[in-house]
Amino acid sequence: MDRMEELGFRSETDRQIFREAAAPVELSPFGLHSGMFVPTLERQGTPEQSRKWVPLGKSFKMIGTYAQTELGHGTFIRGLETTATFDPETQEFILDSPTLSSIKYWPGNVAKTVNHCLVMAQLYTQGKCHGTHLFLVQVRNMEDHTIMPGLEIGDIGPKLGFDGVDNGFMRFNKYRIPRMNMLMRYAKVLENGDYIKPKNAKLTYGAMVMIRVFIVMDAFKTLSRAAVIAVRYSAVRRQSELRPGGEEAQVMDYQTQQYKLFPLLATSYAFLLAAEGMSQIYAKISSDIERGNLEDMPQLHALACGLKAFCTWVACEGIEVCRMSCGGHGYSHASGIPKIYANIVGACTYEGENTVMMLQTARYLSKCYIRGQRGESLPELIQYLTTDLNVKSTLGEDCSFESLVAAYSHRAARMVAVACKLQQTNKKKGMAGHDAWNKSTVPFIAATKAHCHLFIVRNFVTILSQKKIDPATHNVLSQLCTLYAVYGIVENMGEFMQDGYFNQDQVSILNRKVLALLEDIRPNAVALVDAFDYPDHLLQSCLGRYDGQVYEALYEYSKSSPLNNTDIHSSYYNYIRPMMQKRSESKNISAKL
Ligand SMILES: CCCCCCCCCC/C=C\C/C=C/C(=O)SCCNC(=O)CCNC(=O)[C@H](O)C(C)(C)COP(=O)(O)OP(=O)(O)OC[C@H]1O[C@@H](n2cnc3c(N)ncnc32)[C@H](O)[C@@H]1OP(=O)(O)O
Ligand SMILES: Cc1cc2nc3c(=O)[nH]c(=O)nc-3n(C[C@H](O)[C@H](O)[C@H](O)COP(=O)(O)OP(=O)(O)OC[C@H]3O[C@@H](n4cnc5c(N)ncnc54)[C@H](O)[C@@H]3O)c2cc1C
Repeated sequence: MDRMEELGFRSETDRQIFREAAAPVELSPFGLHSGMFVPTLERQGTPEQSRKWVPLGKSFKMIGTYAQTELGHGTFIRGLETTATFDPETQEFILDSPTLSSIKYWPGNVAKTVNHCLVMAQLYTQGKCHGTHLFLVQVRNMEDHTIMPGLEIGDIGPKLGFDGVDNGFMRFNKYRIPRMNMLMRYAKVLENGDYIKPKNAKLTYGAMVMIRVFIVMDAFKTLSRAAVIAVRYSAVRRQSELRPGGEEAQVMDYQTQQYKLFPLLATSYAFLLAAEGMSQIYAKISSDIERGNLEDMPQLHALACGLKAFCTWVACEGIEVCRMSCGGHGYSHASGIPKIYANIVGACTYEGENTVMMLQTARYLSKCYIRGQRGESLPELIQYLTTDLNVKSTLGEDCSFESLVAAYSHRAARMVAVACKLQQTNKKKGMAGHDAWNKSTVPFIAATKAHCHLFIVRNFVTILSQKKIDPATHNVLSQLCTLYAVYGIVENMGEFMQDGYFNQDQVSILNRKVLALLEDIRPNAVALVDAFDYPDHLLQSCLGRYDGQVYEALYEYSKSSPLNNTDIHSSYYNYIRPMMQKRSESKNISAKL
């Protein structure tokens, strides 16, 4: 903290980048404190509550996390069972875990690190339930860090990754907190127990929207780091003869290796720009919301859900491709890639399980489609839904940005229409609304992925057409943008061709273009990963070192393995030697027989 003050880091983004650089391999045990707990106090507390608690949080006098998920519920927030019952006699809320399934389970850093939590609980006052609300709860003694009486707290045990985060469980037994510990910016409970409801019940969910926006940037960071490691290693690694009798080739010169890695390099750039675009949209709409203008809240929620799900799914798949493209050494922790994967793959689940998040976006698209069919105006990002689906592609050899964006718009508009028509057909067959929805959710997921893909392609093209970039850089970035878009079409050709949007010649053009772009990008591939400027300390990779001294680094890494601390391991004396002695004795016995 003091070091960040000395360095003058004021913005939370800069502080987060510094924290990651300081602790690159394991996630910080304070990530949730800084990324979720403090910002939620700022955004969901009254001005008085913020003035009181935010300085304590920012100075780490109070260390907190966000405790919402329970053993029995994570996705379905309205189904959470923890209760907060107002007691007007004592002006307190009584927090309780009434059932086994109501035990808070998963909250990060709750096991051993934090002394406070923001707890999501069902609010009861005057005998009535008003739904889930957030409460600031002290969970450990500020003097000796012991667990407060009335609480049971512990660690949930080993996980796939996230080893730097002590995810825990927490059980309340009639635990009392002051009335003023309910975050009351939007909803209130008065001294007499009267409940003042918020303008929109989902304002309480604002912290999740904010983190989903951050996670889009995390998807970029993790995929780009894996791409840096894999591309640099592919430049160093020589294997097999490309030309019979010639020297062993750089594996980066195999077309298959380029087809694995260069689209992921292009995706990394696309996701960086998408994360920046998403952050700008979030900043604008969240400030409108804080001023009481909730008009664009559904659009923000839908975009944040969709991009969080789309980008984490693609990033995790891409990181695995990067790992496998490094052969055996990719499977070693020496590569740094397994840790990258293990720490980000949870993002497909936390802050909203990806399928559920995609369905939130799908629900929004379904409503917009109906509005579009009625001729109502639509937000700019959704206006493509009224695209004339009878139009065919004008794509030519140049694969222009305009023709590519038109293709993605057509694909998304067509797929949303297909899903919506299935939903409407289900209703006409007499299905209840929720069944008609559920029986069309598979095509809605596909349509929503197409919607997110369009956002990312269009955003990339827009930035290249608007930003002043020197010609040489613009040329290389245009190659990456074209590769990202053309590769996405080639890999999903069925969705683009289903209604004959492309003709056979155009399909051939696209298949030729994606291979030609690999050759165009090959000379700049290493420079394009170096441009991310990740220091070796951050990558923690023997394969992705800037100096390319891979084998020296692997040898040193291996020698440092703890198993090498002794020549003969104790397992020889405890198990191997007794087993061998027993075998030889039994052999002597059989020989005598
Ligand atoms: C620079 C600093 C960087 C710091 C980075 C730090 C990063 C730290 C790393 C984080 C790592 C781990 C932390 C993890 C934390 C967690 O996981 S916290 C728990 C997260 N849990 C969830 O996300 C639960 C997901 N479930 C939900 O969001 C909702 O329950 C769901 C939306 C799925 C459904 O809710 P329902 O109440 O059933 O709502 P529904 O009927 O579907 O919709 C009703 C209506 O409400 C609208 N809606 C729903 N949610 C929101 C929202 N958040 N905002 C706005 N509107 C919302 C929905 O669209 C519907 O609207 P409609 O008009 O009726 O269609
Ligand atoms: C690494 C990690 C860190 C976490 N940190 C925190 C934390 O700090 N604080 C916190 O409160 N929580 C935390 N969580 C919990 C996390 O928020 C939940 O796990 C997440 O919200 C998913 O909810 P769930 O576990 O109930 O999954 P479920 O919703 O039970 O998912 C199971 C399956 O059901 C499907 N499903 C569920 N609902 C629907 C639906 N309506 N339609 C279609 N399919 C559906 C899902 O798609 C999924 O395939 C963390 C989780 C992880 C993995």
